[in-house]
Amino acid sequence: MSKMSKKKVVIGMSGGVDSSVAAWMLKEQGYEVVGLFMKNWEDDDDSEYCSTRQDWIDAASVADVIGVDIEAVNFAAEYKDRVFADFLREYQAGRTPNPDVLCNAEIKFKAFLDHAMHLGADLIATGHYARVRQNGTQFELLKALDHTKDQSYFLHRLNQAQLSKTLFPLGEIPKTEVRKIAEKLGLPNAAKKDSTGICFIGERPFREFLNRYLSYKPGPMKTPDGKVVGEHVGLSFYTLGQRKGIGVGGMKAYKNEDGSSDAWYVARKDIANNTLYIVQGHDHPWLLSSTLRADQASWIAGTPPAPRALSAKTRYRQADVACTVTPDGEANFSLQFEQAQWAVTPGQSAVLYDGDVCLGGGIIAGSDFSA
Ligand SMILES: Nc1ncnc2c1ncn2[C@@H]1O[C@H](COP(=O)(O)OP(=O)(O)OP(=O)(O)O)[C@@H](O)[C@H]1O
Repeated sequence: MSKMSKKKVVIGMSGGVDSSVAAWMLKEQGYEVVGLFMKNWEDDDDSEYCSTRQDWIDAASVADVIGVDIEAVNFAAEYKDRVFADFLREYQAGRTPNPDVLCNAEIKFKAFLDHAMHLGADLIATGHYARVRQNGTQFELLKALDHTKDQSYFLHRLNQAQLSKTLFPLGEIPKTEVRKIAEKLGLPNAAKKDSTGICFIGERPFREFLNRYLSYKPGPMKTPDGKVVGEHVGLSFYTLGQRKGIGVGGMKAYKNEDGSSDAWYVARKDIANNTLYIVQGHDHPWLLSSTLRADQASWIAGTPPAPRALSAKTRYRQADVACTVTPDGEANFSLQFEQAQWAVTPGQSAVLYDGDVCLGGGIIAGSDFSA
């Protein structure tokens, strides 16, 4: 690329290894690179759990080492309005949302994209593991080549306008290689741990955090035969498939022949009757669904796929499973699985794939037990 035609890319630099190496790669490829660090959460009295300050220091020192400009921007108000408010509404309604999905659609690829365009960017970039491919006039979202790190699940709500402006420099290289590059370059964060979990919760105790924001109403905890076996503290505080923290430790459990007993799992929330159902045994039929319904669908191509055999993930870090999709208008669809799926959880995303191509997805509204 000649100096005259250098394209300007604004890359989200989080202070983590991935976006640091991605920024370096773009510079190597001849782009004019500017880093942008976002602050999406105002520190509260729990600053012990908040790594924002350190992350900014890391991002700024990496920018210095690789020789790119960096600036910071505060999207805490946008995050609270567009992501956190929805997160609380979903929990209050008894579902288990995935705020990282909404954060991508509303903050990283909307507020951030708008801001980058104001800075004169031609393109934006992040350190996500995914790929964008142009196919005629269409932009496709593909899984990363390193399937073990693929993050397309979280990016499935991106649209054509967003994808047409986006670069994912790490889409074709394995994570192990990214760490090696960081070490070779002597980046100050080369050994930094990967971030885990929901960004604004970080390492803090989850139930305590939710407690501050949600009203909750205790109610009965029952087994499928309708027997009351305890009391739950509020439906919002449980998720389907949850095993720990149900509080039935002392309860008489059905014993196996060898005297052992199977663990208890949260299997169903009856919102109307404020009742939590728990079952014994990982493979209890109440934990298995052969169909699901999803709403708030978002399609990468802009329109729903024709009814057909595809594959899907109903949670991140799950192998793709064979299914048939049946769209119902633009915003709803149902999936029929070839094999029943475990703990299909309302609020999580159901994301559809045709091989490596991510077609989009929706929010799981409900599922049907296989038995
Ligand atoms: N605070 C932030 N400021 C700017 N960009 C961010 C920020 N947080 C995340 N991003 C961008 O979103 C990408 C994916 O975020 P995620 O939280 O999944 O990071 P990650 O896989 O741990 O990557 P990294 O090692 O870069 O933190 C990052 O690589 C980065 O480009």
